[in-house]
Formats: sequence, C-alpha cells, structure tokens
Amino acid sequence: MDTKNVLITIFGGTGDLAKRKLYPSLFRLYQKGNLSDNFAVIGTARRPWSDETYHEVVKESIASFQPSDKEAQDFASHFYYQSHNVKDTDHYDVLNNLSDRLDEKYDIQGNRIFYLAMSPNFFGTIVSRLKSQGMLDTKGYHRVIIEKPFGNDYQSATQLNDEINQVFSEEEIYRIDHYLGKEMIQNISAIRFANLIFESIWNNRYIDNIQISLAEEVGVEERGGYYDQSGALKDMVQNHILQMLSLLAMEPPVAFSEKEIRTEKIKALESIRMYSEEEVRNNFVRGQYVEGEIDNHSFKGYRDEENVDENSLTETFVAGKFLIDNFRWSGVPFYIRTGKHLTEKGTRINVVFKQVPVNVFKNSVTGPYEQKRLEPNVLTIYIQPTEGFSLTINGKEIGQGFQTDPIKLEHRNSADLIENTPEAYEKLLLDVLNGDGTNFTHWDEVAQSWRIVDRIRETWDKDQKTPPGYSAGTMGPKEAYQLLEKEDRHWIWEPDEWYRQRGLLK
Ligand SMILES: NC(=O)C1=CN([C@@H]2O[C@H](COP(=O)(O)OP(=O)(O)OC[C@H]3O[C@@H](n4cnc5c(N)ncnc54)[C@H](OP(=O)(O)O)[C@@H]3O)[C@@H](O)[C@H]2O)C=CC1
Ligand SMILES: O=C1O[C@H](COP(=O)(O)O)[C@@H](O)[C@H](O)[C@H]1O
Repeated sequence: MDTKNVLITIFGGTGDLAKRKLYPSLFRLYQKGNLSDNFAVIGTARRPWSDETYHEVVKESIASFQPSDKEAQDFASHFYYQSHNVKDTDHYDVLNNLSDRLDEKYDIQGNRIFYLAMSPNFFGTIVSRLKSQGMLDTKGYHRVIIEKPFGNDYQSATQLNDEINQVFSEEEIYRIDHYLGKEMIQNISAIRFANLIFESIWNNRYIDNIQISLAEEVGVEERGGYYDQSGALKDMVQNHILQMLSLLAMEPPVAFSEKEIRTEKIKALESIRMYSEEEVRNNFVRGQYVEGEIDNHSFKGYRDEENVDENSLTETFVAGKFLIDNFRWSGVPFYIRTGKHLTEKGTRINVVFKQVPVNVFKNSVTGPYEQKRLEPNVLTIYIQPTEGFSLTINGKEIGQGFQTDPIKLEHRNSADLIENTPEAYEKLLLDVLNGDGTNFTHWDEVAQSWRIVDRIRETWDKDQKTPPGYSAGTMGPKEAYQLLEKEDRHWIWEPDEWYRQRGLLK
C-alpha cells in the first residue's frame, strides 16, 4: 500500500485556516513529490460553491508561490467541493459516494485522512457520523487531524476525547499544535540532547530561570467572537506554551521516538506544580490591551473590537511563573508571557544561567572605572520571525584596565534558508501522511495541560476583576514586570522599542 495515495477530506474547506495554511502546505508537498498523482482533496462547508469556484480559491491561496498556470491547474484539479452541513446526516452519504468515486478514480486504496478545520463544537458530531455513515468502511488507513482548541476545559476536552475514541484509536488521532511543526521548536531537542555542554548543565544547579515569550503584534483581528470566549490563557498557554515548556523540561528520552518523547513530556507536565488560588494570584497576571500605537498606526482597544463584549473581562495578555517539582528543576522558575498587540511579533526562549559563585572581578578596579556587575550567561533560542540561537557570555572589554563586558555568540538561519524551510503545517501534514505522531499532542498531555490551566482560570473567574490595561504596542502591563522584579529578576527580551520609550536606547 502506498501511503502517498490518499483522500483528504477537509471539514471547513472554505475557512481561513484552509486557505491560509492548508492549501499552500498541500501545494508544497505536491511540488516536492510528497503527494503522488494519486491523491484527491474534498473540501466541504455549507456555502454552495462549485468545483470551479473551489479551484479558483485554491489557486489564489497558492499564488504567492508563483506556480505556472499549468502547475496551478494540475494541482487544483485534484480538489473537489461538496456543500455540506456537518449536522445533517444525509450529507455524509453524499460525501461517502463522492469519496468512493474519487478512491476509484485515483486508485487511493481506501486511505482516508479527515481534517477537522472548524469549530470544535462540531468535532464530536463529525467523527460519529463518519463511522455511522460508513465513511470508515474502507480497507486503507484512517487518520483524523483535529485543530485546536481541543475542548474548552478539562471536562469538555475529556468528553470530546471520549467521543473521538469511540471512532478512532489514539494512534489514528493527530491533535495539531502547529508550534510543534516549527523548525526551532523541533530544534530544542537537538540543542539539548546533541550537545553535552548544554545537557550537562540543564538543571537547577546551573540554570537560574527560563523565560518563554510569545509576543504578537496583531490584535484579535476577525476572531473577536472566538477570542472573547477563550482569552490568551486558553488560546496560547494551554497548548503552545505548555508544549514548549515540556520540551525544555523533559528528561532525555531513551530514544528519539514518538513513544519515548511522549512519555517524558507527560512526566514533565505532571511535575508542574498545581497552584492553590492564592498561588495563582501571586504567580499569574493578565492584561487587556487598550488603544495605542504601533509604527505610527493607532489601534483600538480590545473592548472596541468587533464581536467583543464592551465590558469584556477576557485577557489578551498573560504572564506567569510555573514551578516544576522534580529533582532537575526544583526552585527554577519558568516564566512565560504571551499577548496580542505587543511591541512586535516574536517568539523566544531565554535560558538564564546562574552567576559564578564568586565574582573575583568585583574589587579589581584597575582603571578609573567602577566594576560593573557580571551579567548572567543566557542561551536564547529564536523561534520566529528570525530563527537561530545566541549565547551571551562575559568577556573582557577591549582596552586599558579590566572591565567585563557581555559578548553575544550568534547564529541565525539565513533568510534564504528560512524561505525554503517547510512551513509548520507542511511538516505536520507530511507527518500525518507518514503516520508519525511525534509532533502531535497525546491525550495525556492535553488533559494535564487543561488541569493546570483550569486551576488558573477558575481563580480568575472567581475574582471577576478587569484585567489591568496595557497600551497596544507595549510589552504588557506593569504587573508583568513586577512579577519578576519582586524576585530580583527581569525579562531578558525587551524589544528595542521598550528601551526607546524609556529613553534608554542610544
Ligand atoms: N485561522 C487560524 O489561523 C487558526 C485556526 N485554528 C483553528 O482551526 C479551526 C478553523 O478555524 P478558521 O478556519 O479560522 O475558522 P473559519 O471561521 O474561517 O472557518 C470555519 C469553517 O467552518 C465551516 N462551517 C461552519 N459551520 C458549518 C456547518 N454547520 N457545517 C459545515 N461547515 C461549517 C465554514 O464554512 P461555511 O460558512 O461555508 O459553512 C468555514 O469553512 C478552528 O478550530 C480554529 O480554532 C487554529 C489555529 C490558527
Ligand atoms: O494558535 C494560535 O496561534 C496564533 C499564533 O501563531 P503563530 O504561528 O503566528 O505564532 C495566534 O495568533 C492565534 O490567536 C492562536 O489561536
């Protein structure tokens, strides 16, 4: 059986995700020969599009790759549109007939991938109909890709998981967290497990704290309706941030395999301290953007966004401290922050090492200078928009006397390289074609992440407080700085703009 022969049915085929991410990724896979000529895609949603309209939409979504007309047409010819309301059982019969016809036409051998790219409210209904209406009665493989959010809290996620498990086994379920497809997130394991210099000091004896920042320049855009029900905690922390944290904190797996990595990630998540309400209040802060300016564009406040409640208490920013109660990490804070309408787009990890036990330079003033205090060594992993690493170490300032000065050893992937690297969705789709679930989230990870996040959410819901405001274009409310300052630390990553506003940038 050739796994490249496949029928991919996309529920939500007219949606934003399908157009912006899925069709371009499928095109790249097609161009590279990762999809053979024996594939077909059915796009389905309610609006009554024809195949021709659908082909135009698909071609438009790949236009930035500048394919020739023939290449674009050849690719689009594999796409079929079926108007369908997922709540309507009869429509699955129509879909199944079309699937069977395409299976025969493209010699697909019964391999079926179902991509659920629509509101999670429908996931349970869709999977149960797939089974009841015979869409899984083929001899090939069956895989289901599920978009985030996987549930709205632990309880709803459990219910959803039970519904899906009645139809698909865990090995057939691919819960997408697109951050796991990003090049530099995948690189975390290489940095840790292929370099003795890091892994040997990757613990509480040498690391003072770890900082994970996911900053977005954009606001909620057209997704106000969804976002106002979700907020930054559920939108970014429950999934992307806790996944990154688990990769940074996990023990070395005995082999670099799906099973072993999962085992270690789950253990790491289970070691995160479950806070009491009081600890949540002390260790997590939120914010909500108010009007402000970025690059001379003014932006409205969150409460004025479309489909957002004018008295909304939803947070568009979260900063917090996680503690991991195991031998490796006891006492090392993992600070996290994420927010909309911050100074710039950027995802970074800063691993801040402890100071040397004695600063021998402290009293060695050999010139007319006062000795500066030693800066910590910092390993920075740049996830996006630039990709690479830097290591900040202390050296001697050039010249007379003896002053220490931080020096940055830097590596950034070139723009060409980044341009030619597969986009996260492309990589993850190829993983699904290959049946490799390493970069997808296992149910136990999802469940534990919800337990952690629910505890925070419940405390906030109880308090019913308006989140502190921050102006669009800044790095969040002052409470996010105080969180670290009260522990005599500071955020390592401060965009230039932050310094400029305070007149600190020369
Ligand atoms: N967009 C993004 O960047 C990201 C999205 N996601 C997730 O991906 C999923 C899809 O998001 P997105 O594409 O933005 O959402 P959209 O609102 O753009 O798309 C929703 C899709 O569902 C279809 N739909 C809605 N109701 C029905 C119904 N009753 N029967 C059949 N089809 C229906 C809509 O088409 P029609 O109106 O024609 O029926 C549309 O194709 C969500 O789970 C989201 O959280 C995750 C990460 C990023
Ligand atoms: O999952 C989500 O991620 C995006 C940010 O993704 P990125 O790849 O651009 O960093 C975020 O905008 C969105 O709100 C959230 O649902």
